[in-house]
Amino acid sequence: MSRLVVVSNRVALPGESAAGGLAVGLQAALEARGGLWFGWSGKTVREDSGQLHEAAERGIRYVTLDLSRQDVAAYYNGFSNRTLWPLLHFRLDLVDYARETRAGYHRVNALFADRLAPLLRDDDTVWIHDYHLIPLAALLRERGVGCRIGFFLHVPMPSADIAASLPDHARLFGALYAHDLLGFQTERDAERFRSYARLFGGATPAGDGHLRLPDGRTLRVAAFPIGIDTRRIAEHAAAAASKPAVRKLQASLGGRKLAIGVDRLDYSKGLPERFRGFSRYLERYPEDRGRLTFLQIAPVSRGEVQEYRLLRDQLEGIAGHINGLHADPEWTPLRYVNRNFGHATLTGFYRMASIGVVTPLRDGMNLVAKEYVASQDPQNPGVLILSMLAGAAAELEGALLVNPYDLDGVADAFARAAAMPLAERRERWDAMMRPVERNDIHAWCAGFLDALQAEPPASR
Ligand SMILES: O=P(O)(O)OC[C@H]1O[C@H](O[C@H]2O[C@H](CO)[C@@H](O)[C@H](O)[C@H]2O)[C@H](O)[C@@H](O)[C@@H]1O
Ligand SMILES: O=c1ccn([C@@H]2O[C@H](COP(=O)(O)OP(=O)(O)O)[C@@H](O)[C@H]2O)c(=O)[nH]1
Repeated sequence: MSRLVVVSNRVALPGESAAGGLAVGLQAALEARGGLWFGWSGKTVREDSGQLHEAAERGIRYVTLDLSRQDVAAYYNGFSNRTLWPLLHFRLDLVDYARETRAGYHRVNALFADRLAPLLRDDDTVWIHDYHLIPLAALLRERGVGCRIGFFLHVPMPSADIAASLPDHARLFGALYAHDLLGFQTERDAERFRSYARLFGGATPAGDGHLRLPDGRTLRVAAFPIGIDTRRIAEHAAAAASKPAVRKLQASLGGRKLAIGVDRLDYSKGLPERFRGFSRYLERYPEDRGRLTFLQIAPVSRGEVQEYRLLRDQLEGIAGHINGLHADPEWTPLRYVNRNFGHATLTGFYRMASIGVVTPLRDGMNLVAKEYVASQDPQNPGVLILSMLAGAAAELEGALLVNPYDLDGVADAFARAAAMPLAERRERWDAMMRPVERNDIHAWCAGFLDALQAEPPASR
């Protein structure tokens, strides 16, 4: 078996908690198979970028590189999170078109290529992840790297016209052609890429999801929906009831039902709309008032980016307003917490919650939805309210699917979930748990890597 080399911006280093689905997923995948994980150290240094660090644990060798303040500003906070992130989440209104950050993004990708190329062997399998590193494979090829390279996009692929609104889009997305396999979260994302490549990238369909590229090569484009470590999450959840944080939360509810949301504090997650949908539920179903507490966990994310800071201010205002409007002296309807929790605790919270609320405006997959399902007590499962605009909706048909912009629809879903009889809850949960068990993180990893191995190596 060839050595696996995973490359991603975010690396879950030993001893650090891995918030964010990419790091959570890759950690589980690499723990099972072993290999090299290469990426940003997460450190911002004063001097030049590029200093490498090494660590090893449980069969994983970690090689990470530091980035200078200027490079982090341009590559991560700038082009990745103020240009590509909104573009890929269908938010043209938030896209920053600054040229300087684009140059920084290409500079850092070239640095990744310079540092990674000497570590690679001819028979390695390289798997590059996400929008931070779109040009990397092409830069590795320029440096003589000939081994198989696959790419997986964790976020949505927008429609062709949205993608084409980015200046220099053909250079950026055309760089993806340097891979041997392109993976997306859902078939709809994969199809939107094929459509972009046909309309703007000089490619033609070559059957069975393949594209014929302008240079005559064929490239497979396919969906590989990411999963979770289902067994481990279910075990954590079953054992979590005795954890002090879980016991304290249970005691604090005073016999009321719990609804839970867990999201990075990100505008793609639809938190203002969710809070307003909850408020609409309390207005339209006054008989439910005082019977349910909604806990929203939202650790601060990308706090140096202006749009994220504004969102934080906005949410504090909305949360205060909702509680001011609906709270009683002995009941606070909305608890809003900016702390990060480990999975050992989080799974206990999920299991205690009668309702899981996952209503992003757009999401590549959303692992929280799958973790909520895997954490339930099979004898008495909760109900998942899920946005039809999350990648997870393609698999979790047993959820109450909602349009996250439709506040009345979200309000109705809260009411329906709170009143749902046990038989229907079990039926819906069974239908969701089957794909969550079948398409777990190990199946995702094996599925992508087998498909990459099956592609004939590109003749270069
Ligand atoms: O690394 P950060 O900037 O702190 O952000 C965390 C991660 O957010 C995004 O996660 C995506 O990947 C998940 C797993 O496939 C998926 O379920 C979710 O829908 C996506 O939003 C981002 O794509 C990652 O690169 C970040 O590490
Ligand atoms: O306090 C928290 C909040 C989130 N997460 C984890 O972060 C990941 C979020 O992944 P998801 O795919 O839902 O969204 P992303 O943040 O990657 O966009 C999930 O595994 C969560 O359990 C966590 O460990 N602690």
